[in-house]
Amino acid sequence: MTSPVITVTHGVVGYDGRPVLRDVSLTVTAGEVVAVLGANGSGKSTLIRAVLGLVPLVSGSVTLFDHPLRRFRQWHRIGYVPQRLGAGSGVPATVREVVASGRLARRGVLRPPGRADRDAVDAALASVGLADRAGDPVATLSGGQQQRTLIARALAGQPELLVLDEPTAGVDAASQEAFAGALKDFVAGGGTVLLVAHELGPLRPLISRAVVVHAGGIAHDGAVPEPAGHHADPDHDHVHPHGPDEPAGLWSS
Ligand SMILES: Nc1ncnc2c1ncn2[C@@H]1O[C@H](COP(=O)(O)OP(=O)(O)OP(=O)(O)O)[C@@H](O)[C@H]1O
Repeated sequence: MTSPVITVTHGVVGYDGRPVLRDVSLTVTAGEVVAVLGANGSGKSTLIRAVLGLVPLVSGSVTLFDHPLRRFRQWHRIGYVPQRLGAGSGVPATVREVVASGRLARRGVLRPPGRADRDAVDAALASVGLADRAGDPVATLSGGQQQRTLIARALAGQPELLVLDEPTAGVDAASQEAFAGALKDFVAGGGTVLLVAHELGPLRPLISRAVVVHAGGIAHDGAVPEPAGHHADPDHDHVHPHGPDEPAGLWSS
């Protein structure tokens, strides 16, 4: 279980000529569950977007499953849940339809869904605890349930790597627990996870490594830091209240 899934080597990433990540190197190997932590605006989302080729590197390199990013074509091996999509709000799709769209990269748009597609969608819905809501319009679900729908959509593609940007931010406790259960199953099946999180909550026991982004680099790469101060409060509901000037400790967010 040591094959590299993600390798970032001396990555430099910025927007409009302003560097956000100045020199980042990171390796994620098969079976790891790596949490990316750091203050607001430190560049956590930028890091995972660069890993997926959604923002270009100014310099340095990224490889995915041992392929240089620019030559990587096996996107069905990766499931991505971006930050706060507001899944389906205003879209009259059902939960099942949104989750089924996660199969498209695997089956192609032109081939009708088959048994394997339906089974994968059913399994993904069950794993996030939404089987009973499959026929409901996503717009009628709570924010946490909509987030779970997006996670099920990523799982339905049966990826080897899941990349998640703040999957539990502002999500109700039941949805957090459901998500932790789904992630546990995914990891037990050999999956690899890279996720951005402010609060690990019920995910904490699943995290094998924490990477803290600070001042354009990686300030810590290793054990999950202990939550500090009010972050240790299990009821602490963190939805980005801090300004960018707050001093960054290992767990500041
Ligand atoms: N598309 C963009 N264009 C220009 N600047 C951007 C863009 N996306 C992010 N930034 C800036 O880059 C910096 C890092 O943003 P990023 O979203 O990666 O941080 P983050 O650590 O994920 O923050 P948060 O915890 O608030 O989600 C911030 O200063 C942000 O304003």
